[in-house]
Amino acid sequence: MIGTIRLLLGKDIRRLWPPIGLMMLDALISMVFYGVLYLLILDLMNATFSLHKLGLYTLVLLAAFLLRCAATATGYTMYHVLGSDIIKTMRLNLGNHLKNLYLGYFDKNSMGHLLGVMTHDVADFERVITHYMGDLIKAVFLSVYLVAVAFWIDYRLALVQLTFILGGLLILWAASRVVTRLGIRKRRVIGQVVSRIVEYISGIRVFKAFNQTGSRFQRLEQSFRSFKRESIILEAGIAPFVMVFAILADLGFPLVMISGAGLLLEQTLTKELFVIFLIQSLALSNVLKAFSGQYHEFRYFELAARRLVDTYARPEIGFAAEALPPERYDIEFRDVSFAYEPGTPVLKNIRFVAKEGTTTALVGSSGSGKTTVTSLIARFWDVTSGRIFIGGRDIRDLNPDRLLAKISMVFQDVYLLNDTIYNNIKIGAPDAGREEVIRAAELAHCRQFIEKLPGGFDTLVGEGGSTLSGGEKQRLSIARAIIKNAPIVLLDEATASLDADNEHEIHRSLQQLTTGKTVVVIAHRLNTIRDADQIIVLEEGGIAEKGSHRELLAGGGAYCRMVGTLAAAKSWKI
Ligand SMILES: Nc1ncnc2c1ncn2[C@@H]1O[C@H](COP(=O)(O)OP(=O)(O)OP(=O)(O)O)[C@@H](O)[C@H]1O
Repeated sequence: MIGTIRLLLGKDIRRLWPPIGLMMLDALISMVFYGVLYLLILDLMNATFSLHKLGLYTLVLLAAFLLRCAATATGYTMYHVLGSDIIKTMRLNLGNHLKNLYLGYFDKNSMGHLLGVMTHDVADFERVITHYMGDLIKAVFLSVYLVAVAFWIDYRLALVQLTFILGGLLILWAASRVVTRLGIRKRRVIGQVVSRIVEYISGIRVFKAFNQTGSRFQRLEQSFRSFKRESIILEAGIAPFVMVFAILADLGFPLVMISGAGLLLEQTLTKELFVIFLIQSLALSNVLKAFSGQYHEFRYFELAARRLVDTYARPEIGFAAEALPPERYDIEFRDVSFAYEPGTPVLKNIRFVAKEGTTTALVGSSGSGKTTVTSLIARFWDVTSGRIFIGGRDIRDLNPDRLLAKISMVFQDVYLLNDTIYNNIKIGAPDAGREEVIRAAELAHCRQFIEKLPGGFDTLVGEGGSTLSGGEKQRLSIARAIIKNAPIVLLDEATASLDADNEHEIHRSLQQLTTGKTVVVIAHRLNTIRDADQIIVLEEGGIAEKGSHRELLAGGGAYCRMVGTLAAAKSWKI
């Protein structure tokens, strides 16, 4: 466990030592009470108790009390403050780590799993680190100390006590195995519940459209029921162990009493040592009982820590040796092949150059690999073989953050934050001022519709932009890209049928975005394709044809047929 914590918190864990030291001091001072009790009993047994001693013991207890107050207050406060700070750093590191992972991690893990790690696991880990870890260390420290004292008093009674403690540890070990087994099941169900809630809420439109809200809700309800069942099973599974442990802790005292009485009768133990042992045994049983009450707080800890370690173990997008940032922004694919899953190639030997400041249109049937080409440029994934260069530098040598700073992306699925329009545009350039945001909105032809909204630029757009039309969202995402002003633009043209006005507005916004940039566009509109400097026709992951509109038309191949189909569709639309 310590190893896992060290792995997750790194050197930060050292910051916790001073408050832990204070908590141990508090634990040691708490033993003064038992010391005074021992002296008092001895005095009573030997008839040496006096008012003077009463005053002395009271003073000692008072001093111990004040010291404990100081140690506890300082230790706990420091511990919680530092613990929260360390966990905050861990959360930021985790967020940073997730940001640097390949997209495959997010594809392979359900929303429920990802949210579970980011919320439940971090919270479980945090609760133990900031609240219970100190108490656990204190309990272990006191137990070791008291057992050492026991051996110092009488090894025979100490061995009896040790047998009990080992029995208790065995029970905790068995409990932790049960908790891990049942906890994995419960975590899986929590992941399912979260996934189904997300599915239900984000798909509510589709479910309503297909009159499926009832059956979908049943799916959700069923996962709630499984969650309840697994919670009960887990609690019921752990309760007997905790109870037996608490009973064992309680039984320690009478057993030591009986064994000690035997030794007393045999006259191999003095009555003073017998008394001191009884007091030590009482103290130990109190420490163990206090810990058993908190044990259930550790039930998910190991599981949570394991999943966090597993998340940290996922490889980040690396870069061999940071090369100088490119000075040019042409893009070259040199014999690039790529597979999402080993053995299923999606791109095969792709070779093209997109010259700086020109537009390259990617066309091809659905599933031919167009989106994959743009994802590889942004390094959402790494090539399986071959190389991609930007300005002559292999993108795997560039720091991924710096690479992304040079790329603006406009996707079909626009995601807007549940924030103001202003902040949604500013995300493209966090340092931009209000004037720049307004200017970007103007260039993206969205100022007019924004100013008609009740709060203008300060209007909240709702999660995912739910309060805006498809065309408005598109234009906002273009404004975002314009303000970023990156030299490379990756664009996925909207396929959803936009009305003529919207299409015209978006087209004009895109012109503002793309002028003078190296543009790779997944093109669907005939105008965009025709105006491109270079057209790449993809077929089943390979390049079928490459050239300008004129050249490809003259070739009379796949492109020529595709243009014919597009033109026919357009005439139908008109
Ligand atoms: N994350 C992924 N994991 C596994 N396979 C994927 C993933 N993304 C895409 N694919 C597969 O890769 C192939 C190419 O997909 P891609 O999205 O690049 O095609 P596309 O030409 O952009 O299609 P469309 O025009 O329909 O968007 C498809 O067979 C697709 O199923």
